[in-house]
Amino acid sequence: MGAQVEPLGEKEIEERLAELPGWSVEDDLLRRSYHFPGHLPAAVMVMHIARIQEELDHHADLTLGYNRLTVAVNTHSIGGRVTDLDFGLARRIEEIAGAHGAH
Ligand SMILES: C[C@H](O)[C@H](O)[C@H]1CNC2=NC(N)=NC(=O)C2=N1
Repeated sequence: MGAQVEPLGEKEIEERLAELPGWSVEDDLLRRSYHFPGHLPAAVMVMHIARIQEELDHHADLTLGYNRLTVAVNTHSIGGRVTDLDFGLARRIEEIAGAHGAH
């Protein structure tokens, strides 16, 4: 059960974060907050992320506020560490963010 993935080391995490402005790793969670022009665009992006998550079989914690959405993810199957699965999801989310008015 679960993906055979390894936790990333500090240097590997730094290399990957350098390609993902706005994202950070803290307490073994890869995270970013997005801001939106209003509530509905933020909520629509939640649904779009949900579709991507089902496609990848990898799921973040999504916290929806009024005009803010926070994404936080690590890999449960190896005990909650940051892996390439998390960065893969983050890159996919970045690809769609602009189209939802997120910044
Ligand atoms: C059975 C299913 O593949 C696993 O439970 C998947 C689902 N989504 C997941 N999401 C995350 N973030 N970590 C996981 O280990 C994980 N495992």
